[in-house]
Amino acid sequence: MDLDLLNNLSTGVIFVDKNKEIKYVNKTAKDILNIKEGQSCKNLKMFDICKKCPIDYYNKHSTFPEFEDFNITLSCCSKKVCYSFKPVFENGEFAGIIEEIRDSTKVNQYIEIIKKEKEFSHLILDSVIDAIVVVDNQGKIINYNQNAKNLLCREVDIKGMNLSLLIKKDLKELPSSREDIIIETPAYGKIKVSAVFTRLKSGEGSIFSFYVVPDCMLSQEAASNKSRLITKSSLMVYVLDIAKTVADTTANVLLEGESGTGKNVLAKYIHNQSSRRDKPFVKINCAAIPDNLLESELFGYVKGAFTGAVKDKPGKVELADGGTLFLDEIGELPTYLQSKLLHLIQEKEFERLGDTKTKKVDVRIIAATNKDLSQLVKEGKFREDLYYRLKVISIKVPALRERKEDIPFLINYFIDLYSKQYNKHIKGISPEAVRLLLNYDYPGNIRELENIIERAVILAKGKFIEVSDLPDEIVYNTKILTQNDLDEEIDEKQKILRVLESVNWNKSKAAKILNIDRVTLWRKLKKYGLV
Ligand SMILES: Nc1ncnc2c1ncn2[C@@H]1O[C@H](COP(=O)(O)OP(=O)(O)OP(=O)(O)O)[C@@H](O)[C@H]1O
Repeated sequence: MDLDLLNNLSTGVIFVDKNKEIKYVNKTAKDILNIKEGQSCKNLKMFDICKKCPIDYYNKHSTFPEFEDFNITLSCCSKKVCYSFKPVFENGEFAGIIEEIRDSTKVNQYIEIIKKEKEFSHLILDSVIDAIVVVDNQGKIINYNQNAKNLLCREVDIKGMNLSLLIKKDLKELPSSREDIIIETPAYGKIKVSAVFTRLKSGEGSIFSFYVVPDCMLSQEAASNKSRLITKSSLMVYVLDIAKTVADTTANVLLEGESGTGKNVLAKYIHNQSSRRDKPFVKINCAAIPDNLLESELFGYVKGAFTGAVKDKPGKVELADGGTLFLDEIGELPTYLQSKLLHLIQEKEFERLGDTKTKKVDVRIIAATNKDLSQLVKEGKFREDLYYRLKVISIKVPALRERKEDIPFLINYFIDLYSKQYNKHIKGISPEAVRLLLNYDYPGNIRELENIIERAVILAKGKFIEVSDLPDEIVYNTKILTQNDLDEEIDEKQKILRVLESVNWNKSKAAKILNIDRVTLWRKLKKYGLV
C-alpha cells in the first residue's frame, strides 16, 4: 500500500481490525481524531455511531448496520463528519473495517445558510401583497407565493401548470409595466388585476406579479349579494365551510375573533343556513346592556316582578323559541347570569323574573367574543362548565390582515353600498388608493375598512375615490425608514429589503437612505439574489 498517497488524501482513513485495534490511521484522520496506531478503539467512542459499532454488529448479526444519516457527530468535539466504512475480508474471513471520514462542518454550514435563505425568501414572498408567480420560458410555473395560490387555484399546488391556461391570457399580452388587466382564474372567474410581467435578468423565465383591483362589474355582483358576507379568501371559505356543516345541527357555537371581523355576520349566516332560518334570529349584546337590566332582557318578567313591571314581558330567550339566540360579547355576562344560562342550556327551560312557573324553550345558542374566554375561565371570571357548553363547536374568525385578498372585494361592496346610501355615483377607486388600502393592517378589521370607505364615498368629489379621500393613518402608514431605525438591524440583506419595501423598490431612494451609491446597492442586490 502506498502510505504516502494515503497521507496526502483530504479524507481521513482508518483501518480497525476485528478485535477493534487501530491498525492504520492516515494523517488527515490523525489530525481530526487525534488517535494513533496500536490503540484500541474499544473505549474511545470516537463517533456517535459507536453505539452501533459495525464490528460489534457484525459479530452479533453476521451482517453490517445501515446508517441512514452519514452525517456523524464526533464524540470528542461536536464536529460533524461524513462517515462511511467498508468491511475487509481476508481469505473469506472478516478481518476488520476501513473507515473513511471527511470534515463536513463547512458543508453543513452551507446547507444551513441555503436553508435559511430559502426560508427567508419564502417569508418575503408570502408577506408581500402582490400575488407572485415565476414562470420558465415555456410559461410553466416554477415558483409562486401564497397570494398567487389563493387567487389562482386556492388549495391546489400550481407548480408545473401553464400560467397562460390558468389566467386565460396569452403571456405575450401581459404588460411589461404595471397596468390594469382582466384575467380569468379557476378560483374567482373574471377579475381585474393590476399586473406586471417582468423578464428575469438571467433570461431564464419571467415574474408575473399582480393584485386584485376593484371593478364596477364586480361591484354590482357584490351588491346583489344580500347576505352581506363578502369573502373570497380561502381562509374564510374554509371557515364558512365549517359554519355550513354545523349550521343544521343543534350544537352550540362559539365564535371567537377580534372586534369587527364579522362575528355578527357569521352568526346570521349560520342561522340562515340552518333549518331554523324561518324562525327568529334574536340577538343580545351582553356588554351593551347594564347588568341590572340584562336578566330581564334575557329571561323576561311577569307583572309586579319589580317596580315598573306593569305587565308581563317575554325576554329574548322566549322570543328566540324555535330559532337562534345570539349572545354577543358573552365574556361580559355577569356570573349570576352565567348560572342561569347554563341551566337554560342543560334543561332547556327557564323562569321569567318574578315567575314561579318554568317555561320550556327550544333555542340554538350562538355566542361570540373578542376576549380570550379560556383566560377568563382561568381568572375565575367565567364558569368553566358554561364555557365548555358554549364551545361545543368553536370557530375562529380570522382578522382582516390574515385575509388581505378580501380587501378589494370588500372595497367594491362598500363603495356600492354607500354610493347608493348617499346617492353618489362613485364608479370605483384609484389604483394608488387601493395600494394604500391593501398595505394597511386594520386593527379595527372589516368595520374599520367599512368606515374608511363610507367616509371616502362622502368625501369623493369625482367618480373615483382618490388617495386624498382616505384618512391620514392610511396615507402615512408606509413609513419611510431612517438610518436610526436601521441601527438595530443586523442582517444587511434584511435591512436592504426593508428599505426597498418602504420606498416601493425605488432604488435611488433606497440607496440614499442606506447611504450608499446606486452601483453599490446594485452589487449588493445581486449578491443577495434580489435582482
Ligand atoms: N364578510 C363581510 N362582508 C361584508 N361586510 C362585512 C363582512 N364581515 C363584516 N362585515 C361588516 O363589518 C362590520 C363589523 O362586522 P360584525 O359586527 O359582524 O363584526 P364583529 O366581529 O361581530 O364585531 P364586534 O366583536 O365588535 O361585535 C359590520 O358592518 C358588518 O356588516
